[in-house]
Order: sequence, then C-alpha cells, then structure tokens
Amino acid sequence: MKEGLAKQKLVLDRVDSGGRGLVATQSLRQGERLLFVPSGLLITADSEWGCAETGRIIKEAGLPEWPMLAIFLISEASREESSRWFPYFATLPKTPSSILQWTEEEVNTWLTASPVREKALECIRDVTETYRDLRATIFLKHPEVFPSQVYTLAAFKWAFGILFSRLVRLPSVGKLALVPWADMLNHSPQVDSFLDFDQNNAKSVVTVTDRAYQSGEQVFISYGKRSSGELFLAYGFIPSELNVHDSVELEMEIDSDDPSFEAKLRAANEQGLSSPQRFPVRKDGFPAQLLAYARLIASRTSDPAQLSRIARAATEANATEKDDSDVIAMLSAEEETNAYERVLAVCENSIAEYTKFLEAHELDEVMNSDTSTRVSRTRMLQQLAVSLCKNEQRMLFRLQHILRTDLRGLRTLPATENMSGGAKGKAQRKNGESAVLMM
Ligand SMILES: C[S@@+](CC[C@H](N)C(=O)[O-])C[C@H]1O[C@@H](n2cnc3c(N)ncnc32)[C@H](O)[C@@H]1O
Repeated sequence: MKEGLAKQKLVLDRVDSGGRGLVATQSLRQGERLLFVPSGLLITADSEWGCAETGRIIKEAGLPEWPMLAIFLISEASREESSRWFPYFATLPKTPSSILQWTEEEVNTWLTASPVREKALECIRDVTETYRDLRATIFLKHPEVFPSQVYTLAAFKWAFGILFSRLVRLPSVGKLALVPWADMLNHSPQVDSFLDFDQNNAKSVVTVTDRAYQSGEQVFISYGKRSSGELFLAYGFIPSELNVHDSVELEMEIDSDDPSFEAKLRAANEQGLSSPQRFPVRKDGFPAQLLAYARLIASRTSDPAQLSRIARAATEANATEKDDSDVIAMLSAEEETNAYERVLAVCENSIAEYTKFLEAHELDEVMNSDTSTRVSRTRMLQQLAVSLCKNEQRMLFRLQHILRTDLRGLRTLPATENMSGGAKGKAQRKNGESAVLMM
C-alpha cells in the first residue's frame, strides 16, 4: 500500500504512548501539509468489493454505513492476498483495543464505579445484536457467499473494533473513510490537526500540522474533542496528558414519592429530558444544566408553567441566560440550598464508589494462577480501569469543592428569602464559567 504514497516526512515507529505511531524524519513547521494519501487507497462505502456478489447483496440490503463497512472488512480480509487491501490488512491489529474486545463480565468487574460501564455494555450489546440481525436476515440466507466460519461474531467485533478505532469522517466531504497510513497517527488532546482532503488538490488526504515538530518527534492528530471515557470506549486508551475535553457523567432522578412527580416528569419530558437523567461534569466548567435539573427536583411548586421553565433551564439547547436567572428568582433560598445539596449528595456518592473501587484495585497485586497471558490481560484491564476511575474521581473532587463552597454561602441566607435578592451569588454561575481550583 505504501507504494501508492508520495515520499513521506514521517516514518512508522514504536512510540511511548500508542504502540506504533508516525514520527517526523525531519523538522516540520507549523502549517505543513503531510501524508498525501491518494483517494484511491481509501476504504469508504463506495469502495469496490473484491467479491462482486457479496457487494451486490449488501448494497441491495441497503445497510447503514457502519455495518456495511464492517462486512466489507471481513469480506476483503478473508480474500487474503487476492484482496487489493491485503497490504493494509497486514498492518491492522488482530485485536483492536476498543471496548468490543472486553467481555460483559470484564466490564462488570472493572468498570463498576464508572458511568462508562453502562455505555460499554450498551455498545457491546448493540454490536452483538446487529450481528445477530445480519446473520438472520443476510448471512444464513446466502451461506455460499457468507460462510459461517468467516462471518462469525468474533470477526464482526474485530471489524467494528477497527472502525471504532480507525474510521474518520473527512469534514470537507462529510464522508466516513479508513485512510491507510494516516490511521497510524495517534491522538493528542492538545492538538487540533485532523485528517481531510487537501484543500489545494482534493484527490488526497492530508493533515496540516498545528505546531512545529522536531525530527524524531511523534506527530499527533486529534480524534475529536472527546472525554477520556469516550476515548476509552472507542479507542481503548486513556490519554496520559491533560485532556481539556474531559468530562464525567452524574445521574439525577426526580423523587418518585414527590407529590408533583408526574408534573415534573412531564415538564422534563417536554424538554427532551428523562428521569433518571445524566449530565456531564466538565473538567473546567460548572454544570449549569445539572444544577437546573436539581432545581426541578427540589422545587416545591406544582405549577406546570413554572416547572416547564425550570426544566427548560436544564437543557443546553433550549435554555437562555434569562431562564437561568428567572428560575433562580422563582426559588426560595431553602429550595436553592436543597438543589445544591442534592447535587453534592450524588457527587459524593459517586466519589465514594470510586474510592471503594480504587482501594480494592489500585495497589493490589493481580493474584492469578492462570497463564501469564491471562495475567497480563487482567493487568492491562486493571490499569485502564484504575486510570479511568482516578481521572473521573478527580473531576468529581473539583465539583465537590465548588459545591461545598457555594453551599456555605447559601446556608448563610435566611431560609425564607427569595433568591431574586442580591445574595444569590454563586447560584448564578453560568455554564462554562471556569472555577480555578488547586487540587
Ligand atoms: C488510529 S490507531 C493509531 C495507530 C495505532 N497506534 C497502531 O499501532 O495501529 C488508534 C489506536 O492507537 C492507540 N492510540 C492512539 N492515540 C493514543 C494515545 N495518545 N495513547 C495511547 N494509545 C493511543 C489506541 O490503541 C487506538 O485504538
């Protein structure tokens, strides 16, 4: 495959983070265009199938892009040397490091404390179910084209794992593609470069460096503004450097014994929210929507119009700044304090879950009398889970600090005072406003 490439200023090498990566063979300036992978080397939904009959059946079935590409990968990989993609397949990992390579049991063992656990299970189940549907509706109907020993669940998970960890959307054409060679670039949360068709000549894929590199340095791109949990699920790693896009989810729930439960749930549903509802807690921002939802829970009103305004403030898309201040004005100091206390309680419960998990797993030696492969897999899962949990817990410690500080202010207000007065202070914090904390 490399024969289709222009002369490169990058070389594939072993790197500290990410196994293999692309390393500069000369100094590179900021704004330099690299790679130039010809469009003919890309794998997309429009690529020609080596086995025309397989392609015909799959196209006629009108599958969405992801399962179609997964079947394309399995089909081409099974053709070995006779596939034009053979040199590319030879470079692909046999075990892509996405969550699909975890069993449900492993997820339940290692991700107990993290909200990522449910997403992981959902993802594994979705892919398994998609495979079962395809097997029933396509593979079993054409056994000569889709032999059961080739189109296995393991092969399907491998193919989806490759797509999770290597497929990119090329922004200028909005197209999904596997881009050989370019997919050897590792991710850095501190880099903004991405893959796209060359602006000057739309026939090849390039990346434009957003900083200078010295010869011998690894060159990175961005896989998107993703939290460490998202990177972990799709790509199977937690960035070792600061991830400015990080977040962890907290779940809030309307009390089922609240006399206004039905009215509150209706108000939430009208805004596209449910109960329980998860909200991201970002690394550097106060979660305004989470607090707004807590206000819905804490409010003692049963007036549908008021509940609707409070619920609207809990949505990023619909809320306006005025909603936020109107809602604060509707609540008594006692209700506002209660909203903060509820968020703090959920935050602290979650912190306690992480502590329990980390105390049990952080320092322990992996006791295992099985083979060394099994031990090293266990150790790898443990390391990933511990670093995910430490990272998420750290964000919750910050939130805990903010909430405790704000609550101290709120508790000094007379319980009956309405929050429209000048004393509301921190309660008016806007989403995205950063709280600078030394942890
Ligand atoms: C598009 S591939 C990049 C090439 C990959 N390193 C290889 O050897 O095939 C994405 C995979 O690289 C690894 N990776 C990318 N960025 C990383 C990073 N910053 N730290 C650790 N692993 C990383 C993960 O295993 C991820 O699933």
